[in-house]
Amino acid sequence: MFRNQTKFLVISQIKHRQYCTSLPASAKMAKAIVSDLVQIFRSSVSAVQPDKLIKNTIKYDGTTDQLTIAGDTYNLLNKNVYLVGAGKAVQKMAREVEYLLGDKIKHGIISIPAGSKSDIVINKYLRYSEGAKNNLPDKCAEATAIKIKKLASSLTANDLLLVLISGGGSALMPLPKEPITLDEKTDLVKKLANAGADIVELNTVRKRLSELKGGQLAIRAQPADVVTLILSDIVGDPLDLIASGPTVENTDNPGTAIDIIKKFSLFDQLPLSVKTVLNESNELVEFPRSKVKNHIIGSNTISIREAMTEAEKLGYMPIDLSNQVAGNIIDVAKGYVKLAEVFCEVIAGTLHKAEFKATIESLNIPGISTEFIDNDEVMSCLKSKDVCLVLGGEITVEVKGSGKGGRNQQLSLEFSDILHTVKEKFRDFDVYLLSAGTDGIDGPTDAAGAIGYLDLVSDSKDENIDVNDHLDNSDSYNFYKKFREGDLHVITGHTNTNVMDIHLLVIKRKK
Ligand SMILES: Nc1ncnc2c1ncn2[C@@H]1O[C@H](COP(=O)(O)OP(=O)(O)OP(=O)(O)O)[C@@H](O)[C@H]1O
Ligand SMILES: O=C(O)[C@H](O)CO
Repeated sequence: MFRNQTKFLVISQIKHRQYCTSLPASAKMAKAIVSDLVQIFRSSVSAVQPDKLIKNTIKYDGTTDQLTIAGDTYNLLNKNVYLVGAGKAVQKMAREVEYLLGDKIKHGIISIPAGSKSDIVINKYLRYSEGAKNNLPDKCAEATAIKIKKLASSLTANDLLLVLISGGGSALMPLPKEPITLDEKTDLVKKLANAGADIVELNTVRKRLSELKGGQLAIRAQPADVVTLILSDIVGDPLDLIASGPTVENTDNPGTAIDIIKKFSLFDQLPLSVKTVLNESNELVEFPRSKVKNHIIGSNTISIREAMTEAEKLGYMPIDLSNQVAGNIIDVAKGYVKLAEVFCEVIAGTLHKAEFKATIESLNIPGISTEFIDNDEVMSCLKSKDVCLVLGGEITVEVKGSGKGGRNQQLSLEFSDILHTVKEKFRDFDVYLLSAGTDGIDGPTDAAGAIGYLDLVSDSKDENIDVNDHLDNSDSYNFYKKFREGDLHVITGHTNTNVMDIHLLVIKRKK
Protein backbone atom coordinates (compact mmCIF):
# COMPACT_ATOMS: atom_id res chain seq x y z
CA MET A 1 0.00 0.00 0.00
CA PHE A 2 1.03 3.64 -0.35
CA ARG A 3 3.41 5.20 2.08
CA ASN A 4 1.44 7.50 4.34
CA GLN A 5 -1.65 5.75 3.14
CA THR A 6 -3.48 6.14 6.41
CA LYS A 7 -2.79 9.87 6.41
CA PHE A 8 -3.89 10.08 2.78
CA LEU A 9 -7.13 8.25 3.53
CA VAL A 10 -7.92 10.29 6.60
CA ILE A 11 -7.27 13.60 4.87
CA SER A 12 -9.37 12.68 1.85
CA GLN A 13 -12.19 11.44 4.06
CA ILE A 14 -12.19 14.63 6.15
CA LYS A 15 -12.06 16.75 2.99
CA HIS A 16 -14.85 14.67 1.51
CA ARG A 17 -17.07 15.06 4.58
CA GLN A 18 -16.48 18.83 4.74
CA TYR A 19 -17.51 19.22 1.10
CA CYS A 20 -20.48 16.91 1.41
CA THR A 21 -22.12 18.89 4.17
CA SER A 22 -21.96 22.18 2.25
CA LEU A 23 -22.55 21.13 -1.37
CA PRO A 24 -25.73 20.96 -3.48
CA ALA A 25 -26.93 17.45 -4.49
CA SER A 26 -25.31 17.47 -7.97
CA ALA A 27 -21.98 18.51 -6.51
CA LYS A 28 -22.27 15.83 -3.82
CA MET A 29 -22.81 13.28 -6.57
CA ALA A 30 -19.72 14.60 -8.36
CA LYS A 31 -17.72 14.27 -5.15
CA ALA A 32 -18.91 10.70 -4.78
CA ILE A 33 -17.76 9.81 -8.31
CA VAL A 34 -14.37 11.43 -7.71
CA SER A 35 -14.00 9.49 -4.51
CA ASP A 36 -15.01 6.21 -6.27
CA LEU A 37 -12.50 6.84 -9.02
CA VAL A 38 -9.68 7.40 -6.55
CA GLN A 39 -10.67 4.27 -4.65
CA ILE A 40 -10.72 2.16 -7.83
CA PHE A 41 -7.31 3.53 -8.79
CA ARG A 42 -5.92 2.82 -5.31
CA SER A 43 -7.13 -0.78 -5.47
CA SER A 44 -5.56 -1.27 -8.89
CA VAL A 45 -2.24 -0.12 -7.44
CA SER A 46 -2.39 -2.26 -4.34
CA ALA A 47 -2.90 -5.39 -6.49
CA VAL A 48 0.57 -4.95 -7.94
CA GLN A 49 2.46 -4.40 -4.72
CA PRO A 50 5.85 -6.01 -5.32
CA ASP A 51 5.95 -8.05 -2.10
CA LYS A 52 2.79 -9.90 -3.15
CA LEU A 53 4.17 -10.57 -6.60
CA ILE A 54 7.52 -11.85 -5.28
CA LYS A 55 5.73 -14.14 -2.79
CA ASN A 56 3.77 -15.60 -5.70
CA THR A 57 6.96 -16.29 -7.65
CA ILE A 58 9.73 -17.38 -5.26
CA LYS A 59 9.78 -20.17 -2.69
CA TYR A 60 12.78 -21.09 -0.58
CA ASP A 61 13.11 -24.26 1.47
CA GLY A 62 15.86 -23.65 4.03
CA THR A 63 16.08 -27.30 5.07
CA THR A 64 16.95 -28.55 1.58
CA ASP A 65 18.46 -25.26 0.38
CA GLN A 66 16.21 -25.37 -2.67
CA LEU A 67 15.10 -22.16 -4.29
CA THR A 68 12.16 -22.31 -6.68
CA ILE A 69 11.62 -19.39 -9.04
CA ALA A 70 8.62 -19.49 -11.37
CA GLY A 71 8.74 -23.29 -11.39
CA ASP A 72 12.53 -23.68 -11.88
CA THR A 73 14.47 -25.15 -8.98
CA TYR A 74 17.98 -24.02 -8.00
CA ASN A 75 20.03 -25.95 -5.49
CA LEU A 76 21.80 -23.36 -3.34
CA LEU A 77 23.86 -25.86 -1.34
CA ASN A 78 27.17 -24.84 -2.91
CA LYS A 79 26.05 -21.60 -4.49
CA ASN A 80 26.39 -17.98 -3.46
CA VAL A 81 23.44 -15.73 -4.14
CA TYR A 82 23.89 -12.10 -5.18
CA LEU A 83 21.11 -9.59 -5.66
CA VAL A 84 21.01 -6.45 -7.78
CA GLY A 85 18.11 -4.33 -8.93
CA ALA A 86 16.98 -1.03 -10.38
CA GLY A 87 13.58 0.57 -10.65
CA LYS A 88 10.77 2.32 -8.88
CA ALA A 89 9.40 -0.94 -7.46
CA VAL A 90 12.54 -2.87 -6.63
CA GLN A 91 12.91 -1.79 -3.01
CA LYS A 92 9.81 -3.75 -2.05
CA MET A 93 10.76 -6.61 -4.36
CA ALA A 94 14.20 -6.80 -2.74
CA ARG A 95 12.79 -6.60 0.81
CA GLU A 96 10.65 -9.64 0.12
CA VAL A 97 13.61 -11.54 -1.36
CA GLU A 98 15.56 -10.59 1.79
CA TYR A 99 12.77 -11.97 4.00
CA LEU A 100 12.81 -15.21 2.01
CA LEU A 101 16.55 -15.75 1.62
CA GLY A 102 18.02 -13.84 4.57
CA ASP A 103 21.76 -14.39 4.89
CA LYS A 104 21.87 -16.62 1.82
CA ILE A 105 22.38 -13.35 -0.04
CA LYS A 106 26.11 -12.69 0.03
CA HIS A 107 26.00 -9.17 -1.30
CA GLY A 108 23.65 -6.92 -3.18
CA ILE A 109 23.06 -3.43 -4.56
CA ILE A 110 19.62 -2.05 -5.23
CA SER A 111 19.10 1.26 -7.04
CA ILE A 112 15.91 3.02 -5.92
CA PRO A 113 14.34 6.47 -6.46
CA ALA A 114 15.61 9.43 -4.46
CA GLY A 115 13.58 9.96 -1.31
CA SER A 116 12.09 6.46 -1.19
CA LYS A 117 14.47 4.52 1.06
CA SER A 118 13.06 2.85 4.17
CA ASP A 119 15.21 2.37 7.27
CA ILE A 120 14.67 -1.36 7.68
CA VAL A 121 17.84 -3.49 7.74
CA ILE A 122 17.40 -7.22 7.24
CA ASN A 123 20.58 -8.33 5.52
CA LYS A 124 23.53 -6.06 6.27
CA TYR A 125 25.29 -7.04 3.02
CA LEU A 126 22.55 -5.53 0.92
CA ARG A 127 22.80 -1.84 0.03
CA TYR A 128 19.91 0.33 -1.12
CA SER A 129 21.13 3.42 -2.97
CA GLU A 130 18.92 6.36 -3.86
CA GLY A 131 19.21 8.31 -7.09
CA ALA A 132 17.52 9.61 -10.26
CA LYS A 133 15.55 12.44 -8.69
CA ASN A 134 12.45 13.17 -10.79
CA ASN A 135 13.20 10.06 -12.82
CA LEU A 136 16.27 11.67 -14.40
CA PRO A 137 19.61 9.83 -14.30
CA ASP A 138 22.13 11.53 -12.03
CA LYS A 139 25.59 11.02 -10.53
CA CYS A 140 24.16 8.99 -7.60
CA ALA A 141 22.42 6.55 -9.91
CA GLU A 142 25.53 6.36 -12.08
CA ALA A 143 27.72 5.59 -9.05
CA THR A 144 25.32 2.76 -8.15
CA ALA A 145 25.41 1.45 -11.73
CA ILE A 146 29.21 1.34 -11.52
CA LYS A 147 28.97 -0.76 -8.34
CA ILE A 148 26.46 -3.09 -9.97
CA LYS A 149 28.76 -3.52 -12.95
CA LYS A 150 31.68 -4.30 -10.63
CA LEU A 151 29.67 -6.85 -8.66
CA ALA A 152 28.45 -8.59 -11.84
CA SER A 153 31.95 -8.70 -13.30
CA SER A 154 33.31 -10.45 -10.19
CA LEU A 155 30.95 -13.47 -10.29
CA THR A 156 31.97 -17.10 -10.81
CA ALA A 157 30.27 -20.29 -12.01
CA ASN A 158 29.27 -21.03 -8.40
CA ASP A 159 27.18 -17.91 -8.18
CA LEU A 160 23.55 -17.11 -8.82
CA LEU A 161 22.75 -13.49 -9.65
CA LEU A 162 19.16 -12.49 -8.95
CA VAL A 163 18.21 -9.32 -10.79
CA LEU A 164 15.13 -7.27 -9.92
CA ILE A 165 13.83 -4.93 -12.59
CA SER A 166 10.94 -2.53 -12.83
CA GLY A 167 9.98 0.65 -14.64
CA GLY A 168 12.30 3.54 -13.93
CA GLY A 169 15.21 1.08 -14.10
CA SER A 170 16.70 2.85 -17.12
CA ALA A 171 17.17 6.10 -15.18
CA LEU A 172 18.29 4.24 -12.07
CA MET A 173 21.07 2.23 -13.74
CA PRO A 174 22.67 4.70 -16.16
CA LEU A 175 26.16 4.01 -17.36
CA PRO A 176 27.02 5.62 -20.69
CA LYS A 177 29.61 3.95 -22.92
CA GLU A 178 32.83 5.91 -23.05
CA PRO A 179 33.47 8.63 -24.13
CA ILE A 180 29.80 9.71 -23.65
CA THR A 181 29.16 11.63 -20.45
CA LEU A 182 26.04 11.16 -18.35
CA ASP A 183 24.91 14.70 -19.16
CA GLU A 184 25.25 14.08 -22.89
CA LYS A 185 23.20 10.88 -22.72
CA THR A 186 20.55 12.39 -20.43
CA ASP A 187 20.24 15.43 -22.67
CA LEU A 188 19.58 13.27 -25.74
CA VAL A 189 17.01 11.06 -23.98
CA LYS A 190 15.23 14.14 -22.60
CA LYS A 191 15.11 15.79 -26.03
CA LEU A 192 13.75 12.60 -27.59
CA ALA A 193 11.09 12.26 -24.85
CA ASN A 194 10.04 15.88 -25.14
CA ALA A 195 9.80 15.54 -28.92
CA GLY A 196 7.27 12.72 -28.41
CA ALA A 197 9.47 9.61 -28.77
CA ASP A 198 7.75 6.60 -27.21
CA ILE A 199 9.37 4.23 -24.72
CA VAL A 200 10.26 1.72 -27.45
CA GLU A 201 12.21 4.41 -29.27
CA LEU A 202 13.79 5.83 -26.11
CA ASN A 203 15.01 2.49 -24.84
CA THR A 204 16.25 1.36 -28.24
CA VAL A 205 18.53 4.40 -28.16
CA ARG A 206 19.47 3.89 -24.49
CA LYS A 207 20.47 0.24 -25.14
CA ARG A 208 22.90 1.38 -27.84
CA LEU A 209 24.60 3.99 -25.65
CA SER A 210 24.85 2.15 -22.37
CA GLU A 211 27.26 -0.26 -20.64
CA LEU A 212 24.64 -2.34 -18.78
CA LYS A 213 21.45 -2.11 -20.84
CA GLY A 214 20.56 -4.34 -23.80
CA GLY A 215 21.66 -7.59 -22.10
CA GLN A 216 25.07 -6.37 -21.06
CA LEU A 217 24.53 -6.89 -17.33
CA ALA A 218 23.92 -10.61 -18.01
CA ILE A 219 26.98 -10.81 -20.25
CA ARG A 220 29.17 -9.20 -17.57
CA ALA A 221 27.83 -11.63 -14.95
CA GLN A 222 29.17 -14.68 -16.80
CA PRO A 223 29.84 -17.47 -15.90
CA ALA A 224 27.18 -17.08 -13.15
CA ASP A 225 23.54 -18.10 -13.55
CA VAL A 226 21.31 -15.05 -13.94
CA VAL A 227 17.62 -14.98 -13.04
CA THR A 228 15.69 -11.76 -13.51
CA LEU A 229 12.28 -10.92 -12.07
CA ILE A 230 10.53 -8.14 -13.92
CA LEU A 231 7.58 -5.90 -13.18
CA SER A 232 6.46 -4.68 -16.58
CA ASP A 233 5.67 -1.05 -17.30
CA ILE A 234 5.58 -1.27 -21.08
CA VAL A 235 2.62 -2.09 -23.31
CA GLY A 236 2.81 -5.73 -24.41
CA ASP A 237 5.51 -6.59 -21.80
CA PRO A 238 8.51 -6.61 -24.19
CA LEU A 239 11.33 -8.14 -22.13
CA ASP A 240 14.11 -6.42 -24.03
CA LEU A 241 12.70 -2.94 -23.45
CA ILE A 242 11.52 -2.90 -19.82
CA ALA A 243 14.20 -0.80 -18.07
CA SER A 244 16.12 -1.27 -21.36
CA GLY A 245 16.50 -5.04 -20.83
CA PRO A 246 19.78 -5.33 -18.88
CA THR A 247 19.62 -9.15 -18.95
CA VAL A 248 17.87 -9.66 -22.29
CA GLU A 249 19.68 -10.30 -25.56
CA ASN A 250 19.80 -7.20 -27.73
CA THR A 251 18.83 -8.23 -31.25
CA ASP A 252 18.36 -4.69 -32.58
CA ASN A 253 19.92 -3.70 -35.85
CA PRO A 254 22.78 -1.30 -34.86
CA GLY A 255 21.41 1.34 -37.26
CA THR A 256 17.97 1.51 -35.63
CA ALA A 257 19.04 3.90 -32.87
CA ILE A 258 20.46 6.32 -35.46
CA ASP A 259 17.21 6.15 -37.46
CA ILE A 260 15.21 7.04 -34.34
CA ILE A 261 17.42 10.02 -33.53
CA LYS A 262 17.15 11.19 -37.15
CA LYS A 263 13.37 10.78 -37.09
CA PHE A 264 13.23 13.49 -34.40
CA SER A 265 15.79 15.65 -36.28
CA LEU A 266 18.29 15.42 -33.44
CA PHE A 267 21.17 13.68 -35.20
CA ASP A 268 23.04 16.73 -36.50
CA GLN A 269 23.22 18.35 -33.08
CA LEU A 270 24.62 15.24 -31.34
CA PRO A 271 27.96 15.61 -29.57
CA LEU A 272 30.89 13.81 -31.20
CA SER A 273 31.05 11.26 -28.35
CA VAL A 274 27.50 10.04 -29.04
CA LYS A 275 28.08 9.90 -32.81
CA THR A 276 31.26 7.90 -32.21
CA VAL A 277 29.47 5.25 -30.11
CA LEU A 278 26.51 5.09 -32.49
CA ASN A 279 28.88 4.41 -35.39
CA GLU A 280 30.82 1.69 -33.57
CA SER A 281 29.92 -1.85 -34.61
CA ASN A 282 28.41 -4.03 -31.87
CA GLU A 283 30.92 -6.09 -29.86
CA LEU A 284 30.77 -9.69 -31.00
CA VAL A 285 30.02 -11.23 -27.60
CA GLU A 286 27.65 -14.13 -27.75
CA PHE A 287 24.69 -13.80 -25.40
CA PRO A 288 24.73 -16.60 -22.77
CA ARG A 289 21.17 -17.76 -23.48
CA SER A 290 21.40 -21.03 -21.52
CA LYS A 291 22.56 -19.21 -18.36
CA VAL A 292 19.95 -16.46 -18.26
CA LYS A 293 16.23 -16.55 -17.39
CA ASN A 294 13.87 -13.58 -17.43
CA HIS A 295 10.41 -13.76 -15.82
CA ILE A 296 7.63 -11.17 -15.87
CA ILE A 297 6.01 -11.28 -12.42
CA GLY A 298 3.49 -8.47 -12.72
CA SER A 299 1.96 -6.10 -15.23
CA ASN A 300 -0.85 -3.68 -16.01
CA THR A 301 -3.18 -6.62 -16.65
CA ILE A 302 -3.27 -7.41 -12.91
CA SER A 303 -4.06 -3.77 -12.05
CA ILE A 304 -6.84 -3.65 -14.60
CA ARG A 305 -8.36 -6.87 -13.24
CA GLU A 306 -8.42 -5.39 -9.74
CA ALA A 307 -9.87 -2.09 -10.97
CA MET A 308 -12.70 -4.09 -12.56
CA THR A 309 -13.42 -5.90 -9.29
CA GLU A 310 -13.38 -2.69 -7.24
CA ALA A 311 -15.57 -0.81 -9.73
CA GLU A 312 -18.08 -3.63 -9.61
CA LYS A 313 -18.07 -3.58 -5.78
CA LEU A 314 -18.84 0.13 -5.92
CA GLY A 315 -21.88 -0.56 -8.09
CA TYR A 316 -20.55 0.26 -11.55
CA MET A 317 -20.78 -1.84 -14.69
CA PRO A 318 -17.04 -2.21 -15.35
CA ILE A 319 -15.78 -2.89 -18.88
CA ASP A 320 -12.20 -3.88 -19.53
CA LEU A 321 -11.44 -2.21 -22.85
CA SER A 322 -7.65 -2.33 -23.37
CA ASN A 323 -4.37 -2.81 -21.55
CA GLN A 324 -2.37 -1.50 -24.49
CA VAL A 325 -3.35 2.14 -24.83
CA ALA A 326 -0.56 4.03 -26.55
CA GLY A 327 -0.16 6.90 -28.98
CA ASN A 328 -0.28 10.63 -29.03
CA ILE A 329 -2.17 12.36 -26.21
CA ILE A 330 -4.49 14.37 -28.48
CA ASP A 331 -5.53 11.29 -30.46
CA VAL A 332 -6.18 9.38 -27.24
CA ALA A 333 -8.15 12.27 -25.71
CA LYS A 334 -10.27 12.57 -28.88
CA GLY A 335 -10.74 8.79 -28.92
CA TYR A 336 -11.95 8.80 -25.31
CA VAL A 337 -14.43 11.64 -26.00
CA LYS A 338 -15.82 9.67 -28.96
CA LEU A 339 -15.94 6.55 -26.78
CA ALA A 340 -17.97 8.42 -24.15
CA GLU A 341 -20.24 9.75 -26.89
CA VAL A 342 -21.08 6.33 -28.37
CA PHE A 343 -21.65 4.82 -24.94
CA CYS A 344 -24.11 7.61 -24.17
CA GLU A 345 -25.89 6.99 -27.49
CA VAL A 346 -26.15 3.28 -26.84
CA ILE A 347 -27.40 3.86 -23.29
CA ALA A 348 -29.96 6.35 -24.63
CA GLY A 349 -31.01 3.77 -27.25
CA THR A 350 -30.11 5.97 -30.25
CA LEU A 351 -27.24 3.83 -31.57
CA HIS A 352 -27.43 0.25 -32.81
CA LYS A 353 -24.99 -2.45 -31.78
CA ALA A 354 -23.36 -2.77 -35.21
CA GLU A 355 -22.65 0.94 -35.46
CA PHE A 356 -21.49 1.02 -31.84
CA LYS A 357 -18.98 -1.74 -32.56
CA ALA A 358 -17.80 -0.20 -35.83
CA THR A 359 -17.24 3.21 -34.21
CA ILE A 360 -15.28 1.77 -31.28
CA GLU A 361 -13.12 -0.26 -33.64
CA SER A 362 -12.45 2.82 -35.76
CA LEU A 363 -11.04 4.76 -32.81
CA ASN A 364 -7.54 3.35 -33.21
CA ILE A 365 -7.14 2.74 -29.49
CA PRO A 366 -4.55 -0.06 -29.45
CA GLY A 367 -5.75 -3.39 -28.07
CA ILE A 368 -9.37 -2.25 -27.79
CA SER A 369 -11.80 -5.08 -27.27
CA THR A 370 -15.42 -4.99 -28.40
CA GLU A 371 -16.29 -8.48 -27.18
CA PHE A 372 -18.58 -7.08 -24.49
CA ILE A 373 -20.98 -5.90 -27.21
CA ASP A 374 -21.89 -9.52 -27.93
CA ASN A 375 -22.69 -10.15 -24.27
CA ASP A 376 -26.41 -9.45 -23.77
CA GLU A 377 -26.08 -9.30 -19.98
CA VAL A 378 -23.41 -6.60 -20.18
CA MET A 379 -25.37 -4.65 -22.77
CA SER A 380 -28.50 -4.66 -20.67
CA CYS A 381 -26.53 -3.60 -17.55
CA LEU A 382 -25.29 -0.56 -19.48
CA LYS A 383 -28.82 0.81 -19.25
CA SER A 384 -29.29 0.19 -15.55
CA LYS A 385 -25.88 0.96 -14.04
CA ASP A 386 -23.22 3.64 -14.25
CA VAL A 387 -20.48 2.49 -16.58
CA CYS A 388 -16.79 2.41 -15.70
CA LEU A 389 -14.52 1.78 -18.68
CA VAL A 390 -11.13 0.50 -17.57
CA LEU A 391 -8.06 0.97 -19.74
CA GLY A 392 -4.33 0.87 -19.20
CA GLY A 393 -1.19 1.74 -21.07
CA GLU A 394 1.17 4.61 -21.66
CA ILE A 395 0.66 7.47 -24.06
CA THR A 396 3.09 10.06 -25.38
CA VAL A 397 2.99 13.79 -25.03
CA GLU A 398 4.89 16.53 -26.76
CA VAL A 399 5.96 19.05 -24.12
CA LYS A 400 5.25 22.49 -25.58
CA GLY A 401 6.00 25.00 -22.88
CA SER A 402 7.91 25.68 -19.71
CA GLY A 403 5.08 24.56 -17.41
CA LYS A 404 4.92 21.59 -15.11
CA GLY A 405 2.93 18.46 -15.79
CA GLY A 406 2.78 14.85 -16.80
CA ARG A 407 1.00 12.84 -19.45
CA ASN A 408 -1.83 11.78 -17.10
CA GLN A 409 -2.66 15.25 -15.81
CA GLN A 410 -2.39 16.59 -19.37
CA LEU A 411 -4.67 13.81 -20.69
CA SER A 412 -7.41 14.57 -18.17
CA LEU A 413 -7.19 18.25 -19.05
CA GLU A 414 -7.10 17.71 -22.85
CA PHE A 415 -10.01 15.29 -22.53
CA SER A 416 -12.09 17.85 -20.61
CA ASP A 417 -11.23 20.55 -23.12
CA ILE A 418 -12.31 18.44 -26.11
CA LEU A 419 -15.40 17.21 -24.25
CA HIS A 420 -16.39 20.84 -23.70
CA THR A 421 -16.52 21.46 -27.47
CA VAL A 422 -19.19 18.76 -27.90
CA LYS A 423 -20.88 19.32 -24.57
CA GLU A 424 -24.40 19.49 -25.98
CA LYS A 425 -24.15 15.79 -26.92
CA PHE A 426 -23.93 14.91 -23.23
CA ARG A 427 -26.95 16.78 -21.90
CA ASP A 428 -28.32 13.76 -20.05
CA PHE A 429 -24.98 12.42 -18.81
CA ASP A 430 -22.05 13.06 -16.52
CA VAL A 431 -18.66 11.98 -17.82
CA TYR A 432 -15.46 11.65 -15.76
CA LEU A 433 -11.94 10.51 -16.60
CA LEU A 434 -9.28 9.57 -14.08
CA SER A 435 -5.84 9.16 -15.59
CA ALA A 436 -2.98 8.32 -13.26
CA GLY A 437 0.37 6.57 -13.17
CA THR A 438 0.54 3.49 -10.96
CA ASP A 439 3.98 4.62 -9.74
CA GLY A 440 2.35 7.66 -8.14
CA ILE A 441 4.61 10.07 -10.01
CA ASP A 442 3.38 11.62 -13.27
CA GLY A 443 6.24 13.28 -15.16
CA PRO A 444 8.47 15.44 -12.96
CA THR A 445 5.64 16.19 -10.49
CA ASP A 446 4.47 14.94 -7.11
CA ALA A 447 1.03 13.96 -8.45
CA ALA A 448 0.05 10.54 -9.81
CA GLY A 449 -2.49 12.06 -12.16
CA ALA A 450 -5.79 13.92 -12.23
CA ILE A 451 -9.49 13.76 -12.96
CA GLY A 452 -11.21 15.50 -15.85
CA TYR A 453 -14.96 15.91 -16.44
CA LEU A 454 -17.67 17.37 -18.63
CA ASP A 455 -18.02 20.74 -16.90
CA LEU A 456 -14.37 21.29 -16.05
CA VAL A 457 -13.86 24.07 -18.62
CA SER A 458 -16.92 26.05 -17.57
CA ASP A 459 -16.24 25.50 -13.87
CA SER A 460 -12.65 26.67 -14.34
CA LYS A 461 -13.91 29.87 -16.00
CA ASP A 462 -15.89 30.54 -12.83
CA GLU A 463 -12.61 30.34 -10.95
CA ASN A 464 -10.84 32.56 -13.53
CA ILE A 465 -8.49 29.76 -14.51
CA ASP A 466 -7.83 29.39 -18.23
CA VAL A 467 -7.57 25.75 -19.34
CA ASN A 468 -6.00 26.66 -22.68
CA ASP A 469 -3.22 28.72 -21.12
CA HIS A 470 -2.27 25.69 -19.05
CA LEU A 471 -2.62 23.26 -21.97
CA ASP A 472 -0.52 25.40 -24.30
CA ASN A 473 2.24 25.72 -21.71
CA SER A 474 2.16 22.00 -20.73
CA ASP A 475 1.22 23.22 -17.27
CA SER A 476 -1.43 20.70 -16.25
CA TYR A 477 0.09 20.27 -12.78
CA ASN A 478 -0.43 23.93 -11.85
CA PHE A 479 -3.93 23.88 -13.30
CA TYR A 480 -4.94 21.01 -11.05
CA LYS A 481 -3.12 22.47 -8.09
CA LYS A 482 -5.27 25.63 -8.27
CA PHE A 483 -8.57 24.33 -9.63
CA ARG A 484 -11.13 23.35 -6.97
CA GLU A 485 -8.38 23.69 -4.37
CA GLY A 486 -6.57 20.71 -5.82
CA ASP A 487 -9.53 18.43 -5.26
CA LEU A 488 -9.16 16.68 -8.64
CA HIS A 489 -5.45 16.10 -8.30
CA VAL A 490 -4.65 12.46 -7.57
CA ILE A 491 -1.76 12.61 -5.11
CA THR A 492 -0.44 9.44 -3.54
CA GLY A 493 3.34 9.85 -3.29
CA HIS A 494 5.63 7.02 -4.48
CA THR A 495 3.57 3.83 -4.52
CA ASN A 496 6.61 1.52 -4.67
CA THR A 497 5.27 -0.14 -7.77
CA ASN A 498 4.99 0.69 -11.46
CA VAL A 499 2.83 -0.97 -14.13
CA MET A 500 2.10 1.97 -16.44
CA ASP A 501 -0.99 4.18 -16.29
CA ILE A 502 -4.62 3.47 -15.52
CA HIS A 503 -7.47 5.30 -17.25
CA LEU A 504 -10.98 5.09 -15.79
CA LEU A 505 -13.81 6.59 -17.82
CA VAL A 506 -17.11 6.88 -15.97
CA ILE A 507 -20.36 7.49 -17.83
CA LYS A 508 -23.38 8.24 -15.70
CA ARG A 509 -26.90 9.01 -16.75
CA LYS A 510 -28.22 12.10 -14.93
CA LYS A 511 -31.11 11.27 -12.62
N1 LIG B 1 5.13 19.60 -18.44
C1 LIG B 1 4.81 18.38 -18.89
N2 LIG B 1 3.56 18.11 -19.30
C2 LIG B 1 3.22 16.90 -19.76
N3 LIG B 1 4.08 15.87 -19.83
C3 LIG B 1 5.33 16.07 -19.42
C4 LIG B 1 5.77 17.32 -18.91
N4 LIG B 1 7.08 17.22 -18.57
C5 LIG B 1 7.45 15.96 -18.85
N5 LIG B 1 6.41 15.26 -19.36
C6 LIG B 1 6.39 13.88 -19.84
O1 LIG B 1 6.62 13.02 -18.74
C7 LIG B 1 7.28 11.87 -19.24
C8 LIG B 1 8.19 11.38 -18.17
O2 LIG B 1 7.35 11.01 -17.14
P1 LIG B 1 7.71 9.93 -16.10
O3 LIG B 1 8.95 10.36 -15.44
O4 LIG B 1 6.49 9.69 -15.27
O5 LIG B 1 8.02 8.79 -17.10
P2 LIG B 1 7.62 7.36 -17.04
O6 LIG B 1 7.66 6.92 -18.46
O7 LIG B 1 6.36 7.15 -16.29
O8 LIG B 1 8.77 6.79 -16.21
P3 LIG B 1 9.24 5.35 -16.24
O9 LIG B 1 9.19 4.98 -17.67
O10 LIG B 1 10.56 5.46 -15.71
O11 LIG B 1 8.24 4.61 -15.44
C9 LIG B 1 8.01 12.26 -20.48
O12 LIG B 1 7.61 11.37 -21.49
C10 LIG B 1 7.55 13.66 -20.80
O13 LIG B 1 7.09 13.76 -22.09
O1 LIG C 1 12.92 2.43 -17.04
C1 LIG C 1 12.44 2.40 -18.16
O2 LIG C 1 13.10 2.23 -19.18
C2 LIG C 1 10.98 2.58 -18.35
O3 LIG C 1 10.32 2.69 -17.14
C3 LIG C 1 10.41 1.46 -19.17
O4 LIG C 1 10.60 0.24 -18.56
